Amino acid sequence: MTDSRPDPAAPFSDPDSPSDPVSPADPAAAPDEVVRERHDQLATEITEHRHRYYALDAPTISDGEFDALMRELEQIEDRFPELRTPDSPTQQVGAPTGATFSPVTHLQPMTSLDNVFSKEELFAWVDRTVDRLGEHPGAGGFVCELKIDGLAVDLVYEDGALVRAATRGDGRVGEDVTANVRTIQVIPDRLVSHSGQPVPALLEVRGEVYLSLEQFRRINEELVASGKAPFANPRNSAAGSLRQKDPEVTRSRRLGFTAHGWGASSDEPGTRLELARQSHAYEVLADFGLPVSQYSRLVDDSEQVWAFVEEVAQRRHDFVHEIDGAVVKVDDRALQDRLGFTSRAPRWAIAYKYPPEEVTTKLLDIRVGVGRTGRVTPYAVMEPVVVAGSTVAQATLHNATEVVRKGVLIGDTVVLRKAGDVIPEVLGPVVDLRDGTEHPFVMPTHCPECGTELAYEKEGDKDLRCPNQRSCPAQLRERLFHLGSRAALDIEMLGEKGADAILAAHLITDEGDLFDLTAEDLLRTDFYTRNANAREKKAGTTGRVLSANGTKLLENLEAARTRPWAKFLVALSIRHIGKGNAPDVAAAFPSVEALRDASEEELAGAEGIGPVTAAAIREWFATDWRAEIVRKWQAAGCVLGTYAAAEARAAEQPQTLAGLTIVVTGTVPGYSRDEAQEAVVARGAKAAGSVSKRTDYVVVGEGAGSKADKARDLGRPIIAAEHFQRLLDEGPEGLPLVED
Ligand SMILES: NC(=O)c1ccc[n+]([C@@H]2O[C@H](COP(=O)([O-])OP(=O)(O)OC[C@H]3O[C@@H](n4cnc5c(N)ncnc54)[C@H](O)[C@@H]3O)[C@@H](O)[C@H]2O)c1
Ligand SMILES: [Zn+2]
Repeated sequence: MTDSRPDPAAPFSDPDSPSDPVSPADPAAAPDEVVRERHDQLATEITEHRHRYYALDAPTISDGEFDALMRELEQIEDRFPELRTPDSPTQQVGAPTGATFSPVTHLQPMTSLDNVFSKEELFAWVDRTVDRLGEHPGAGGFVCELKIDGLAVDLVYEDGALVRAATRGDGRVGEDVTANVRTIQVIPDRLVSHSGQPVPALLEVRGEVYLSLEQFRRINEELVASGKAPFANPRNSAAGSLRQKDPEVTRSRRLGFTAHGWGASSDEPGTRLELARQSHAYEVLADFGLPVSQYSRLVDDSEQVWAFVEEVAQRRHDFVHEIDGAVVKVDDRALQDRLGFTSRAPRWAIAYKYPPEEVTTKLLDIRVGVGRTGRVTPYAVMEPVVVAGSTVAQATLHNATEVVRKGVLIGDTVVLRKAGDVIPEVLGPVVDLRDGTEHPFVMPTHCPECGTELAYEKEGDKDLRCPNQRSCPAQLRERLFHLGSRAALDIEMLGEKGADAILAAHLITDEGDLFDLTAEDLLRTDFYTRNANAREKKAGTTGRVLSANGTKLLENLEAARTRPWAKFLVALSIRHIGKGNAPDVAAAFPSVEALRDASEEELAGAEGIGPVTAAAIREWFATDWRAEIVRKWQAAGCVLGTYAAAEARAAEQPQTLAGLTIVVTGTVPGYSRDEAQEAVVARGAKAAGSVSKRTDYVVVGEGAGSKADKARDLGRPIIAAEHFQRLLDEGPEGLPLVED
């Protein structure tokens, strides 16, 4: 590899494009020594990578990096055409075959495809094609297809029978893989026309052998289970699976196949394949029993080609196999013939390549992080690389077993994958690039943050944990950060930096002390302070004073004391309780005391709580220091209960419902269940859980069940949930009642 590679995102040279950043060929300019050397070096490197990729199925760089090398070579040759000699990699296809399989000469050469990487280049190709033809191919003149990321094979059928199958090789000579291809179920041994048209005496079919993502996962799981190294990606595993010595291994891989072209075909009268249009030929191939793509589309012009490209990009991960781009072909065979071929590709087709989702980078280190629940997670620290539009420098490795499973060593070059918005993943090492200095990761036995010995919580767990839950700085930091989040107490000034500052100054033992923080405490941090200004100094204050952050934190804490009970519930960091089920739990157990005193059976019987959550709640309250958090918070003025919180806020609300008993059932738009209850209590009403003769009003929303029926039976007045806000604001006077 070299360090002077061009930016892979940069447009490559196109001599026909006026906006080309590289100067077009200048006949007077001769390449100097430096250019010649670079050209030589690139050609050598590319040839070697091709050999590794095609013959050994063991590439050492990613496709994106390979494509960048190719583009640089093409750019040089665009400027200095004399360097574009027939032996240049830009003029060749694939790589010569190895010794494992016998060589086969294709009846007609198999070509590759030229690539474009941007909309501009794609449109320029369409314009160039129209120019070359001297006419537009017309409505439905282009056929757009998926570019399947597999490997090309050539199938020769004689009198309808499959007689030979070969890989592409260098385009002229490929490898004989007939025995293996015969094990691929979707490739017919015999072509039979379903419509009754004659099958040609000779037909050379081309298409892509691929491995579906489903099979790829299955095979890798099996390889790992039997102690073997998994494949880096479906393309390499498809190539590896096809090029097996034992056809039974190929059979077990369940390869797929899609036909996307043809070579030689017999021209005898009555047996002639209808080849007037590419798209028609697909129909004929399908009629013969060959799998063709169901995603091909005929389009009229550049804009429609682009729409296809974008649509497919959106769905890039929804297909059964991987794709690395879209292919556009001139549909009319006569026009194709007029356009012809370059030495390595048809002029009538182009591949639009999507941005690479796989890159290689150096694994600098494997470190471990400690999470909110004490889980210890190894993660990869890598040389930063750009992949799928963002810079990645770290990726989780989940647990020690996973590190072993991936087989990565510290110092390895690794394959990193980031697909769209998906979390980046280290796929595995490039074993062939090892130089012996790599070393295995050793899972630490003690917490990197507090030194406590790590342990599994229970037998069979995958994750090691730091048992020092109360004051392990890592766990406490994560809990503080979590309780400050919007889903919990919404303490804006308690972000990651704030939590770090509080811990660094040793202001608290655990989160129980949080609401006791004073301005004086905060003065011991950097984050919540600033230097006194001149005016303050004049007035006698020297050194550090509370910053806007510090003042804001104290205000935040004050306001947080009366947050809804459901929010406090999230803030407690009880396992399995989060913003999703907290409102249900809070509605079923309307105060911290009710939750604490409930038995495990009572808990497990409530909505939003299963046996696992019930056990977690019991366990939480049974831990002394945690029970103490509740006590300390209450002592500091926090209100952990729906009614209590509502009563505490009643002073701020008009008492529109004073003295009434109200039942809320079903969904009230804009309110969770506990919020609706709280809202009526804050207006002076009693929120009852069940309907009785003493109920004054029943608010019924969507999904209300037996309570609404009971209200009708008892003749209690019913108010529709849509009037809930009016009920709160104005009281029940004059509100329409639900009649039945
Ligand atoms: N990482 C490496 O070291 C390394 C080395 C060599 C090549 N490569 C990669 O291999 C690829 C280059 O290979 P290439 O020469 O096969 O060219 P290509 O992948 O750019 O395009 C040509 C191939 O596309 C395939 N194809 C898929 N769908 C098709 C469709 N609908 N119609 C027609 N053809 C279709 C055909 O097999 C055809 O041979 C690039 O992605 C390159 O990055 C990587
Ligand atoms: Zn710890």
